[in-house]
Amino acid sequence: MAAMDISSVTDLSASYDFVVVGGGTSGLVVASRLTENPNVRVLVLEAGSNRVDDPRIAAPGLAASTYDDPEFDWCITSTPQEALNGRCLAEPRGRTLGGSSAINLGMVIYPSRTDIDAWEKLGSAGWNWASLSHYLQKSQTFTPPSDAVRDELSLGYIDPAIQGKSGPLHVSFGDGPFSAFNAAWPKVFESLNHPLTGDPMSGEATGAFCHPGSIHGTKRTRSHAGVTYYNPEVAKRPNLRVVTEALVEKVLLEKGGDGEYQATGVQFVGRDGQQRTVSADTEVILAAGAIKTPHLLELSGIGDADRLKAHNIEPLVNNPNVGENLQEHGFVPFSWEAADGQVTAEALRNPEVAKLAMDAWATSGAGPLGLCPMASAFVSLPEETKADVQPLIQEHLATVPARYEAQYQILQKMLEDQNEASGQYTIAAFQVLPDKGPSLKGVFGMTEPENYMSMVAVLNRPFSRGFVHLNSSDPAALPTFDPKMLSHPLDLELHTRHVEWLETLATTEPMASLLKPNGRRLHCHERPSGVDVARELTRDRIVAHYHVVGTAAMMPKEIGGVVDSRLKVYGCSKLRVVDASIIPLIPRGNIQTTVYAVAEKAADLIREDSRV
Ligand SMILES: Cc1cc2nc3c(=O)[nH]c(=O)nc-3n(C[C@H](O)[C@H](O)[C@H](O)COP(=O)(O)OP(=O)(O)OC[C@H]3O[C@@H](n4cnc5c(N)ncnc54)[C@H](O)[C@@H]3O)c2cc1C
Repeated sequence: MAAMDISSVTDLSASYDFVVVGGGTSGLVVASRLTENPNVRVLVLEAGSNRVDDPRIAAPGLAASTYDDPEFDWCITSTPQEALNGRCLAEPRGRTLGGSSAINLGMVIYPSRTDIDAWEKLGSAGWNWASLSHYLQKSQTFTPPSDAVRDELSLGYIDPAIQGKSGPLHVSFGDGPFSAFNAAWPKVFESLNHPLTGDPMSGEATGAFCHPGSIHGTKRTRSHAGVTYYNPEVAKRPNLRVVTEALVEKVLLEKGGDGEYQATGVQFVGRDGQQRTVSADTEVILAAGAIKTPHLLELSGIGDADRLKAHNIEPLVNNPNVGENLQEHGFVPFSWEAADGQVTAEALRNPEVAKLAMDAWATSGAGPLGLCPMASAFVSLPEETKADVQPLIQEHLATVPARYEAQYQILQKMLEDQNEASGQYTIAAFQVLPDKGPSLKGVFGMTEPENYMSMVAVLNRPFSRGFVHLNSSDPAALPTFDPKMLSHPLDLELHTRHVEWLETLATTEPMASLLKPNGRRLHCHERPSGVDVARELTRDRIVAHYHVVGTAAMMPKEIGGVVDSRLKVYGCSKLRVVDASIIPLIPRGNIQTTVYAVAEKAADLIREDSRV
């Protein structure tokens, strides 16, 4: 069944109270919350189409089939990365109703308290754990696992008191089948003296855990902004209009009586190819994501004046911070051949098995396609590397660029805090092939004939800072995306130490018995040994983790900010940013829960400020 076509631009009003740019994760949260008040009129303009009923979106297990497909993905690739021997990285971004929440891998992971408290330390009063954890809960409804699943996956850690009870986003585990790798995962870390210390949703736990997915508890369909915050009831609201296939080209700015620019509306091109404008009486709200939001600011005349002039765009608000401070996690995957008899996702390469799985999901939500098959762990640097790493920290942080000083001080403290995990490990029962990239069709293409189990190592809080900037004045052209992955020498060293530990995880029981004795390794023919080999593997295999943040950062302007603590753009009134761009420092782990919480808080700030 095709999803409702909401691309028509007929009967649009000339003005709305709020115009939201981007019908993705954050945009739909804000639009939905604002229109709870029937007197507030909101228009959402989304560049992608409405495909919420397409199984590639609705079936959680089919997410990877949307990557590098322009019907779902902006298909952004980085510039060649110097620290990665010139390799480029794919950076998928949802281009569809629901945005990246409609194509993500569905992992539900939480930041640490310290991660969020750091935002307040960087100058944004009120942005701390105490405040944001309320919104983490408000955004979701948690379905507890059955007793059998609780036992199988060691889920005794779940603290029912802190789970979301009535929010739009559904979070659940499902009934399986789960791979033996997932069940083994927490036990491996216990064997290595890294037991889980609490419920990760408390913001304090470290250790390994099987985590839930953003999946409906009984239907086993993807729970994402396009079907939760914009559910059929919300879609019926007469005061909310969502238009898909509408590419916003720029925000319209006018000089007010006080000499300051203000946003008055946007210019966009609808499905019919016609360019139109629409006015925003109260505010324009940017929710186009951490790559397209700074791009739109620049196209609108807000950014580094020289850069804008070079592209024949009149600079209206000079702020060189726009598009800078880009942070992204990278993950380094190792893949081992699975022992005979272990079931991995490669089973789905058999068309008959794939059909059975699809039928099971479509009829009752059963089977592997309705699950989030990953599990994660948060740990600090392995004890034995500490003596080696401490002098590197001193060396590489001895001199720091002034604009990053405040951030780096916080990061250094977190690095030295035993309770703050510097690394994340994640397990996935399928092969990951960075050498077949940058296209994710190659990376996740499962072209090696055997069955594999992969573990990936992530550096939670990188020091490298990249950028995204316009490439031309053509709004349809993609911006230049340069994450400068591993460009800070400390990142390479820290990440390498976490990567070195992957083989330890693979050879620890009960994991070791699930891997084929003398089976193939896709990362290296033989067990890699030594820090030099691990360093080269880190450079050669790292891929983006799809968590771009920081490009319109919420910080004082003097230290790199683009928006203030009310999320208002510096130098321009009636314009706010509510998406992942505002996150000044990337938190640990996967970030969708944080993005939902940021947008929930943003909606409350907007309501307070505009008294609606
Ligand atoms: C492939 C992938 C896998 C991920 N996996 C996970 C995971 O497992 N767990 C997790 O926690 N996080 C995950 N994430 C991260 C998380 O999903 C994102 O960080 C989050 O959804 C970003 O939300 P956002 O509102 O900032 O942007 P988005 O959700 O991307 O929304 C931006 C919207 O704006 C629209 N837009 C952009 N430009 C324009 C324009 N000019 N005009 C009109 N509309 C426009 C876009 O089409 C899009 O719909 C993943 C992300 C991706 C891409």
